[in-house]
Amino acid sequence: MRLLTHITKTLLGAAVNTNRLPVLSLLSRKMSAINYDFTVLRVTRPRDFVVQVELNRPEKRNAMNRAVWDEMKECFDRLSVDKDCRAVVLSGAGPMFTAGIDLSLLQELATTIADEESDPARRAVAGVPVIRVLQECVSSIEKCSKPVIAAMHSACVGGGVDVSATCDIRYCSQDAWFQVKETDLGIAADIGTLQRFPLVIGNDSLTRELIMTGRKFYSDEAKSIGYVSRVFPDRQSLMDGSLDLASEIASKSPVAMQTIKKSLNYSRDHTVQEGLDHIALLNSVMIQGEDTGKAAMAQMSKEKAVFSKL
Ligand SMILES: CC/C=C\C=C\CC(=O)SCCNC(=O)CCNC(=O)[C@H](O)C(C)(C)COP(=O)(O)OP(=O)(O)OC[C@H]1O[C@@H](n2cnc3c(N)ncnc32)[C@H](O)[C@@H]1OP(=O)(O)O
Repeated sequence: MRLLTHITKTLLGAAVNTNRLPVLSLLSRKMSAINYDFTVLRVTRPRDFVVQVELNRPEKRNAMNRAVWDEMKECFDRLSVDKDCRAVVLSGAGPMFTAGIDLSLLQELATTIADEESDPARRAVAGVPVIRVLQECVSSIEKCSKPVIAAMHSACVGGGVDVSATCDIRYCSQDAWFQVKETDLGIAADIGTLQRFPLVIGNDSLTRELIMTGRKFYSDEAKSIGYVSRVFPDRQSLMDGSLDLASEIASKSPVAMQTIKKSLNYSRDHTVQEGLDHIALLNSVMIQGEDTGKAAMAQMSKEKAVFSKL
């Protein structure tokens, strides 16, 4: 435990600890009190119930340094319990979505692990939680109860693929390209790409080809293999389309939406029967809520249902 605390503090830093809220107080506060005042993420509310999270280190091509990782986890943990958020759009400020992990952080992590102990076995044991901390940052997107749409323009490199593969829906602009760059840096991707990318594209041979070669693939191929579901002509139409999609999702019952995300993720990782058992249990509770009646009434009267905050 001491080691983990040490690693979290020293490797991921205390960049956002000034606005960190204890988890319980976060849950009990009015959600307008949730603080999204970060240093390398820009968080805005462009539409009703829609939150846009922008990676915001444009001068460094949104390379993910320790502050980005740390703030990403904080941000998605907070969005998960934010009653004023029903859908999230994740994008990059400046010339591209992201250039992946900040190479100086990568070097720092490798050196820290190597310096930790003199014995290789002890160094290896010390290395595991370092990688786990970064895995948790990426997984915070999957664990966030709200659907997350990745809106990607230009480059999506290395860690960007780990992050986007974790999102619920991926859109990109025509100029987008993707690269599992870790391969060229002499490492196996270790924070999600190897686990999630094959599930997203459903093609084992192509997964291995793209990851084992580190070959760039462009928007049209990304669409044809199912990595993204839509390609837009330019960045502006990408952002408009992504926000429109987020608005549509946000207009639906938040009870239904959070249950859908939970069930899809659970079912992806379990057998069909386990997935069916899981949703039967969830819906035996959720179907008792007010949203089902409201939605049915709205369908019949051809009016728009307005759902209360969840
Ligand atoms: C435990 C391990 C966990 C996670 C591991 C993740 C692995 C990865 O993410 S691997 C991928 C790492 N990324 C890269 O190798 C990309 C390196 N960058 C580039 O190839 C290019 O910069 C580019 C993305 C193609 C963009 O090119 P361009 O538009 O021409 O910009 P530049 O002039 O090259 O860069 C501008 C500015 O940004 C800095 N920068 C770019 N990428 C990174 C990066 N990954 N890390 C740190 N800094 C980066 C670059 O140094 C320039 O900075 P200046 O101060 O202006 O020199």
